[in-house]
Amino acid sequence: MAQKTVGFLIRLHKAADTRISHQAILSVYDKTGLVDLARGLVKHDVRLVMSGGTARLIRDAGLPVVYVSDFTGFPEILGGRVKTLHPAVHGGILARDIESDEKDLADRHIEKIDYVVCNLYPFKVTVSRPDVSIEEAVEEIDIGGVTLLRAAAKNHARVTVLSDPNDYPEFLRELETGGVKEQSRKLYALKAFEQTADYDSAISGYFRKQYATGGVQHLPLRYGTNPHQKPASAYVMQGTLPFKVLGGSPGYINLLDSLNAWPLVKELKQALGYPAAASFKHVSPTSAAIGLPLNGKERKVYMVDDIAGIESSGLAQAYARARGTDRMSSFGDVIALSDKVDVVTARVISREVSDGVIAPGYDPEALEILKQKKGGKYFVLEIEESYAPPSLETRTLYGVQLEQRRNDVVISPQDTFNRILTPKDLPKLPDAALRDVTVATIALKYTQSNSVCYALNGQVIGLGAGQQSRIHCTRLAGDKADNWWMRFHDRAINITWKKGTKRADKSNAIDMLCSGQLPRNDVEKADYERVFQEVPTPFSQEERDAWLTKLDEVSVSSDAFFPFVDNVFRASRSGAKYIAAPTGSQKDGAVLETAEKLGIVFIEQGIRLFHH
Ligand SMILES: NC(=O)c1ncn([C@@H]2O[C@H](COP(=O)(O)O)[C@@H](O)[C@H]2O)c1NC=O
Repeated sequence: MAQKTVGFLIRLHKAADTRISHQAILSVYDKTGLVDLARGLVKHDVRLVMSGGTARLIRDAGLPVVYVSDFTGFPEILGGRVKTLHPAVHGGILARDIESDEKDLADRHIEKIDYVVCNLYPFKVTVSRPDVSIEEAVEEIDIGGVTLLRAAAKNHARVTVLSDPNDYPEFLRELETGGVKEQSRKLYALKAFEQTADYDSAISGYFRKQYATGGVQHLPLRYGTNPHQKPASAYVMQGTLPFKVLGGSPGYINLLDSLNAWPLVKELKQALGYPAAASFKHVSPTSAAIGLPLNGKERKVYMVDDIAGIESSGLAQAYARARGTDRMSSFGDVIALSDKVDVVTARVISREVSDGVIAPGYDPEALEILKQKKGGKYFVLEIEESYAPPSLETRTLYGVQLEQRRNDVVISPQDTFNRILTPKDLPKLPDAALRDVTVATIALKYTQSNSVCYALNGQVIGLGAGQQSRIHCTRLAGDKADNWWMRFHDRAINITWKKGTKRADKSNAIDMLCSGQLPRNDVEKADYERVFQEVPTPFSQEERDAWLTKLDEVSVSSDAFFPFVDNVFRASRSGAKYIAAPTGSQKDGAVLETAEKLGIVFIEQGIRLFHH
């Protein structure tokens, strides 16, 4: 019955105007430019089929109009929820110029549609109203329009789809000059696809916020990078977040740190087979380490000599190293741990000023210790150990989408450091050096560039991150390595503290003594000296130089090639004996020659590791 009606109506329209050569469906919310467009189409003998509101406007402008309900023989129903959703419309749009499609259309008396003009209910505007109800949002979900756009865009080989009023004038110009070109149809189709994709992501985004509560798929954050950057959230489009929040509520930067720190320790463990830890601040590691046993001196320098049972926990020793390398930078860190957190590790953490931790699991007692930190505000994330992120990553910067393959390169002691360029007769690196260049290089993979890293004893001892100039990275990392080494001097180890001096104040005072940043005036002096029972004698230049010459066997890695020989000179001053770096600089020859002269083994590490 309905089929007969459709055929009848179409024949009726054709009989009324035999000049009609093409048909257009128009159904627009935003009616800007519509009358001019309709006039242009009519001029080219295009019959205009329209939904109710669109038709009324065109009819009032004195142009001939076919209501979509007359075209389909089916009224708009459900208060407009169903208007254009009809086989006569979509058959007319989707039909190709092929025999079987022509036959289907002919059997059902359906005419082809050549132009689709449509824009959608303003869902985004509606849901941006603070007081919008879910019912109002639901009603604003355009169904028929999205279907029109999608169908027409799918069949762009034949159909022109206009989804943006700004395109009407150019479209009419093309009609005037012989018809719409194939390239234009493609670009209009692309625009329609982008619009429906954007529309759908706005809808899913709205409902994610409404329905995905409980932090499983969508985690609302207090704010973004800064307190005025609201709203903020973390989410995945499909499935669930790869971590559970067991305590506290992580902020935006906390998550940036956690989601960089976790793969670092996971990869360190995979590469070297030891428990691993990283201490992160502002999206770079302050240090990272594997859980090699600590000797007595190390325990003192890292302030864990009073932790009972530390020798039994590789994870605790890894974190003691990572936290202890640069205690100034790791103040308030985000911690990543490769293994289930035990009580000893939790005890080490419990005494430090820290923001939160990410690990694949927690012993119940360890979890209780951590959850009590910061008056219960310490964030504790449990990461799904087997989680593998998608290989493509996308971010939006200043409104522009950037997309790239994730840096999923595997750095392994077996495969990454085989090309020893100098000395030529060295067949392979000593095991300790291989271990340390691996630690340094994996750390760089998750450090903001440019970056250079010094490592020794399975731990990062100096990291220069986020410098525009490579030599500044090499100096910064070298100065940190020196400072780390000065802390092993007996004078620093044997400082006597005033009773009640806090750990952070001790770390500051040690840092000033070891880096030679001594007070310049009485006010500063009083502040510096207030923590000591007996003020330590500053290091003279000779003492400093003599002690630093004992820093040896250091491995250095760089996230890109060394453009000048100065980097090699600087690394050598801090005990570098092994350098791993990509080549490709005009100065490669000079860099290698310098390394050789200074007795440094240079390994070509062929993978550039910029990270941003
Ligand atoms: N339900 C339908 O079949 C349907 N077909 C087209 N629309 C939308 O209705 C609007 C135009 O309606 P009107 O012509 O009545 O002003 C357009 O935004 C169009 O995208 C529909 N509305 C919602 O889905």
